[in-house]
Amino acid sequence: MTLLSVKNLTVAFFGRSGTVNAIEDVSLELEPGEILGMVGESGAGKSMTGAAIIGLIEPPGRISAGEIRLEGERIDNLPPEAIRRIRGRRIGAIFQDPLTSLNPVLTVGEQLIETIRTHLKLPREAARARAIDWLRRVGIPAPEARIDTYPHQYSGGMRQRVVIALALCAEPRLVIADEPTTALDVSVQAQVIALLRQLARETGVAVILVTHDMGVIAETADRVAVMYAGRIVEVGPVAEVLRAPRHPYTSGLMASIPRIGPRPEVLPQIEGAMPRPHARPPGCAFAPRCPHRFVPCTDERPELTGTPVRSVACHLTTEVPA
Ligand SMILES: Nc1ncnc2c1ncn2[C@@H]1O[C@H](COP(=O)(O)OP(=O)(O)OP(=O)(O)O)[C@@H](O)[C@H]1O
Repeated sequence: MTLLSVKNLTVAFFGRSGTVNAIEDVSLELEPGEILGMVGESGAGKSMTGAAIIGLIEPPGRISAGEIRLEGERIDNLPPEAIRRIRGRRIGAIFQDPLTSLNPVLTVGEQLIETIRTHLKLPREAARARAIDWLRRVGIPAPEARIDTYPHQYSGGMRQRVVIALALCAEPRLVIADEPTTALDVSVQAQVIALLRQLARETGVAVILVTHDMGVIAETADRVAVMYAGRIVEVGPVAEVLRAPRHPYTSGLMASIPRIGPRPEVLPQIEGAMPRPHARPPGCAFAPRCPHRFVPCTDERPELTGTPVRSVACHLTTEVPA
């Protein structure tokens, strides 16, 4: 069974100066154990999509259209208590800054043990043994001793490993990892990403990996969803999208990945800027920046067409330019 199904999801913010849609008409599917990368520039709607799935949209924002199903069950319209139970137990979260996920006044062990006991109903001793085991799995040295220390006694990279243990210890089916390595030193980023990928494979958890770094997606994800101005513009298996991107925005993103070569390259840039939510044009939001735009692009919004595995929202793929 499809693990996660998001259909036509719109998140709106209601303000004094009107309503803006942070994300619009977002649809995606995720199979058990799959790693889906979500990429796009700042403000594209990646975090908002993740937050909606995990039930973290708060007023003045709300889900104004669409639905989210986890293992077939609707989770977008549940009461707060029910969504809190799902969070942690069935969907884990890893955010950019480990300090927002960890409580500074509790030891790492207390936090892991509490999560394990709450969600898996294990007695204290068994929960402690499991917590030590998780610290070992995420690469914390001497976990029997470190379990009784506080988050501030860990380095940034080690703290993010603890956050990964915390997200996985209740054995969720899905983890939302939102820029999990952005706050870390470059030297430890690759290690933390490699750990996440390894644990995802070992535990069979599915992951939505939100990042603006196409290089991280290329190394980690099975499929990639490219977002632009609140919408998904292309979805596909990573190797395929890297080799043959079909949306001109994706092509621009791919061209911006630095490559290791004998000579430093000048990175091709996509000219212009992504429109703000209140200033999106009526047709394709990428049209003003698109080198290939033709007649329908400025007035008609292209629909995402294809299959849940491979699809694209671009008139070029459905109509031949005159
Ligand atoms: N409280 C809010 N009120 C109104 N609009 C908001 C609010 N929070 C976010 N938005 C809008 O929602 C859109 C999506 O933001 P989101 O944070 O999901 O983007 P992102 O792709 O994750 O970017 P980043 O990489 O910078 O985190 C943005 O256009 C942003 O301006």
